[in-house]
Amino acid sequence: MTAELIDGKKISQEIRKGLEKEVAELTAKGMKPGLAVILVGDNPASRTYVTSKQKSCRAIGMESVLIEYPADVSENELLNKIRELNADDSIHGILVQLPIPPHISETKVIETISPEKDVDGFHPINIGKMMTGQDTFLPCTPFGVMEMLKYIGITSEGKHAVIIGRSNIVGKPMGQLLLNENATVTYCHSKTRDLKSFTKQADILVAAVGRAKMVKAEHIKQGAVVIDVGMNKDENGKLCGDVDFEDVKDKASYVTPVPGGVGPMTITMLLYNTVKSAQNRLNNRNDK
Ligand SMILES: Nc1nc(=O)c2c([nH]1)NC[C@@H]1CN(c3ccc(C(=O)N[C@@H](CCC(=O)O)C(=O)O)cc3)C=[N+]21
Repeated sequence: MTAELIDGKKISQEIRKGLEKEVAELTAKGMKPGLAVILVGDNPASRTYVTSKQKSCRAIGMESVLIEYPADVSENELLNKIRELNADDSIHGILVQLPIPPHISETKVIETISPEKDVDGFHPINIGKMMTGQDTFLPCTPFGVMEMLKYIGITSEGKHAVIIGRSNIVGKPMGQLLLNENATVTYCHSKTRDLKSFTKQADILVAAVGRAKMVKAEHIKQGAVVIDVGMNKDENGKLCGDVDFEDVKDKASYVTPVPGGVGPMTITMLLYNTVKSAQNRLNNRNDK
């Protein structure tokens, strides 16, 4: 069997087309969706991602503001900027590009962003809502993965989903969203013994560890759906995922490529959340 590709670019395009219409409608009602991105320091990879987020916003008619600080900006200055953006009616989404320098508390930054503008879905209030199945902003990467599964018609109910990785922004919420869709979920991580014994049981395997090409054919079950969240550099400095694509492609039923898989979906769901935030704001205004 040769696996089918899950084309994140194509799925993204379709979703973004729908969003573009919503943006036009919101703009006509005086509620043009606006995203503020804060970049601290000059990590080249972060800059690339941020530029790509801005371009994607503008391509569908949204407003996008970039706020840059040198790496030695004080925590207070950053938090005050976030408070200012919380109060700014033209801004519906606030994203502080991670990682941030170690002298600034990531927890404080995330908790200072108003939950209504937390389009990353990282605020504890929004995480709590996600856990209890309430409507909220879902973290963009796992949300994008769920949309990819939906697009190819893969249901999660009763399936065994195995996640490799337990980060707060990808692994943990990924498992929660799959659980919300009635999958049986197993989390694996760096302390897991006999990783393969778990991954081989997966109907849906999500790799989110950050180790280049670590998932091989021997890790997966015949016909598994393999989702690659990794963004690594291979030995030649080329972008590659956590999955050894060439190795698994004849054993999996579906596999996501890197690039062109989960990455573009992450940005698409960020746009989605920002549009949703502007819509929420409009609804609140009309309720008053
Ligand atoms: N507050 C915050 N929110 C984030 O969502 C966030 C963050 N911080 N920090 C960094 C990570 C990383 N991330 C990516 C998004 C899209 C691609 C993406 O579009 N990748 C392209 C390739 C890009 C390339 O060629 O380098 C692809 O997979 O096809 C990658 C990585 C969002 N992140």
